[in-house]
Order: sequence, then C-alpha cells, then structure tokens
Amino acid sequence: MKPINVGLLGIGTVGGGTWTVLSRNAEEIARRAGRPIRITAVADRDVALAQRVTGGAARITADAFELVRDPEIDVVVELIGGYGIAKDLVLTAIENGKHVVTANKALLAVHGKEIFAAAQAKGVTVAFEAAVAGGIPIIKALREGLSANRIEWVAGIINGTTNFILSEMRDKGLPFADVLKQAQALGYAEADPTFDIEGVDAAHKITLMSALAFGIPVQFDKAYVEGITKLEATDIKYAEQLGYRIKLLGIARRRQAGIELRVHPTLIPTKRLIANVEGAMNAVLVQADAVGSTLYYGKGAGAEPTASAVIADLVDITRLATAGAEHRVPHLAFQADQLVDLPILPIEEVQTAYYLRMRVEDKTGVLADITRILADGKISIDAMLQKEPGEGESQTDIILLTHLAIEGQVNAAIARIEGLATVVGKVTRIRLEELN
Ligand SMILES: NC(=O)c1ccc[n+]([C@@H]2O[C@H](COP(=O)([O-])OP(=O)(O)OC[C@H]3O[C@@H](n4cnc5c(N)ncnc54)[C@H](O)[C@@H]3O)[C@@H](O)[C@H]2O)c1
Ligand SMILES: N[C@@H](CCO)C(=O)O
Ligand code: NA
Repeated sequence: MKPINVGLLGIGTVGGGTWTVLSRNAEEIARRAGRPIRITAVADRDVALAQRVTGGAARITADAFELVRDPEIDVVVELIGGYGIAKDLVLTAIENGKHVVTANKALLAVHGKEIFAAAQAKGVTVAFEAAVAGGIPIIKALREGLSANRIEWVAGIINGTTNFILSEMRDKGLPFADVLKQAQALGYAEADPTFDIEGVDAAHKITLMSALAFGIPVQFDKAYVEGITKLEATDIKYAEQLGYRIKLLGIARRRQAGIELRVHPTLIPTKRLIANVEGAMNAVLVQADAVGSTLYYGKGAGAEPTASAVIADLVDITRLATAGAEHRVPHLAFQADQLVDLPILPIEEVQTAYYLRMRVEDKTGVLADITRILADGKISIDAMLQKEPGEGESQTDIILLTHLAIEGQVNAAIARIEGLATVVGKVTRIRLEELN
C-alpha cells in the first residue's frame, strides 16, 4: 500500500528518537497502521545533525517552511518546540491541509484555542499525545478510555526534570544545580530549564488535561504556577517525618464554583502509589465517578519514550487518512461546539490542606495563640510536630498540618501568626493533598 509521507520538523532529542523507533519497528507499525509510515523529509537548522541521524535516507532541508508547504507531505511532525516559529509552522501546515503531530505542550497550552479551531475548520487533526507525560498514553485515556465518566479531578507528576531533582536531592543529598545539569544532559529538560523548575512546563500539561477532563477551553493564562526553587531541604525532611513526600503536582479539580487549575509543590501521603514515583518518571492519577481512580505511570521524557507517543499519533492519523475524516475523534475529547466556559478559580478560592512550619520562641502560650488564630479562621488542625529546642537555643520549629481550608483564609491566618511577637520570621506554607 502507498506509504503515508511524514515531514519531520526538528530532529533533536525527540525527533531523533522518532526517526530511530520508526526505522526499527517499521514493519510492525505498518501492520498496525495499515500502511507504511515514512519520514520522507526532515527540516532542521542543524543540517549536519539531520544528515547524521538519517544517514541520507530522507530529504534534508534547513527551511522548515518549505517542508510544511510541500504537496508530497501528508503529515507534519513538529518537534522544534517553543511558541515562536513552531506556531507559524503548525498553522501553515494546517492551512496546507496537513495533519499535525506535536510534542509541544507550550504551544498548545498557550495557542491551543487558535490552533484547534484552525484544524477543525480545515478538517485536519492536531495530535499531541507526546505533549503530556511523554510516553504515557494519558491523552488517549482521558479522551477515549474514560469517556463514560464525569471526571472529578486529575493530579499528576508531569515534569520529569523536577521529579528527578527532588528525588536526587532527597536520596543523595545532591545540590539542586548539579542535579539540574544532569537532567539537562539526559535530555529531560526544556530548552529553557526555568520552564521546568518554575512549574511552567507542568502548568502547560495540566492545562491541556483540564480541557480534556472537563470540556473547557485551553486557558494556560489562568493557571496558578509555582515551581520548586523555593523549596527547602528542611521541609522535605519534616514532611517525611509526618508520613508525606513532597512532589511538584499539577492539579485540575472540579468544584461547585468552577475549576481549580494549579501547579505547586505538594505534600502527598507516602503510602499512596503516586508518592513513590521517583526520578524522571511521571504519573497521572484520575478520579472519575464510574471507574473510580485510575493511575497512569511511565516515562514522561526522553527520546524514545516521547517518540513512542509521537508515533502512536502517526498511526492514528494514518488509520484516519484511510478510513475518512468522519471518523475523527474530537481534539479535546468533547465536541468542539460543546465546550463550556466554567470559570477557573483564583488561587485564594482554592480548597486544600496545608503544611505550615514556623519558628517560635520556646515559651508557654505560643501554641495556644497560634491555634486560636487558626480556629478564628475556621482552620482545623490534623497533625502537629513540635521540635525540642537545640542545646542552648531558645527557639524551636512547630509544624502543623491542617484539614481542608480555603487558601484566602489560610493566608489571612498566616499574616496574623507572623504578627505574633513569639513567632520569628515567615511561616512556610506548602499545600497538601490526600489524593483519596
Ligand atoms: N525532550 C523530551 O524529553 C521531551 C518530551 C516531551 C515533549 N518534548 C517537546 O518536544 C519538542 C522538542 O524537544 P527536544 O527535546 O527534542 O528539543 P531539541 O532541542 O533536542 O530539538 C529541537 C531541534 O529543532 C531544531 N530547530 C530549532 N529551531 C529550528 C528552526 N527554526 N528550524 C528548523 N529546526 C530547528 C534544533 O536544531 C534541534 O535539532 C519540544 O516542544 C519539547 O517541549 C520534549
Ligand atoms: N522537560 C520536560 C520534558 C517532557 O515533557 C520534563 O522534564 O518533563
Ligand atoms: Na502522553
């Protein structure tokens, strides 16, 4: 049968992996897709790299625009990254009637509305399994596998770089900067690693999952984003003593008043499976009304795991090209004219539990003052850890875990606690999710 012709934009980490896996498993992939899938042309500004990887088995160009307009190309795979040129390339490919596969979560989280609308109007597909949790088929699960359910929440460890950093810091006591360098060398980190460590990459991914889970538009600008750069080793240690691990979690949760969409370091009970996801591994936990909770685990970054998702999308598109466009699955799980505009709740209205650490003068009555302030704010305490002052010290740490509370009220209580003469400096506040 006539092969489907793929034009590959960018042959770096993921592009290289895609080339390798597609070459290695060509026969088996063709048996699944119904037709051979061939990368016939590659555009990379590093022409020498493209020649090295392909060994002359594809046409190479430095001009990506030439490739997205090439009438011989059926599907464009965009693996350049970023919101810049990638956006123009994807829109031009769509305009030229080509299906698109991309791993670019930044592009879709920020410009998804425009890109999906353009694809819908043109009758082509933009597939993005690789954009969320790399090789884990979470897009397919949310879009197809769980389509009977009312999804309540999605929570995931969806950035390999930060999970790798947190694991290595905890287990080996290695400094942050060294571990970040390792993550970059292993090909996990984004071109700009601040996207990883400041939580932006995870926010791109949870934004996409929130659209798929709740049938809302893609709204990255409304996500609350907090990374791991301010996390202190002391809190990782105290959390362990209380039976929790700290993970950078992306959370999308349905509430009465709207949707919570947030990324931040989070205490999770160590006994939960997801708390034991270590290194560059990713995991996504989905709570839905009929099936209950389901957990998806695997490699969220790296050349071949990400290529696995890119190629699965290529297989879907190849089958679709044969079967006819009427078999298309909606990009965001819900029909394009059925999206609802549920508000994204501001972070002050979010409801979660909290870990609070404060340094206090070791005097009687301190704890009573603190608990009174919390009670005034309708914040109840679930657990407490009070350290003995060190030899010759007059100050000590108090760590409190709260039950569910409204963030705005917790912030107000923290301000009052910090105003107490017996409380030294700032209160450290980390959110906590029981995930049950
Ligand atoms: N690396 C991962 O583990 C991973 C996982 C999931 C998703 N992603 C996403 O996949 C995409 C690619 O990431 P990567 O890690 O493979 O990046 P990379 O930097 O390794 O590869 C990008 C390639 O694009 C080429 N390129 C850059 N600008 C170009 C231009 N204007 N024209 C032509 N070629 C150009 C570069 O020369 C390079 O070879 C990004 O969107 C990234 O977020 C990466
Ligand atoms: N930089 C990303 C790549 C996968 O999307 C991560 O570390 O998870
Ligand atoms: Na995926």
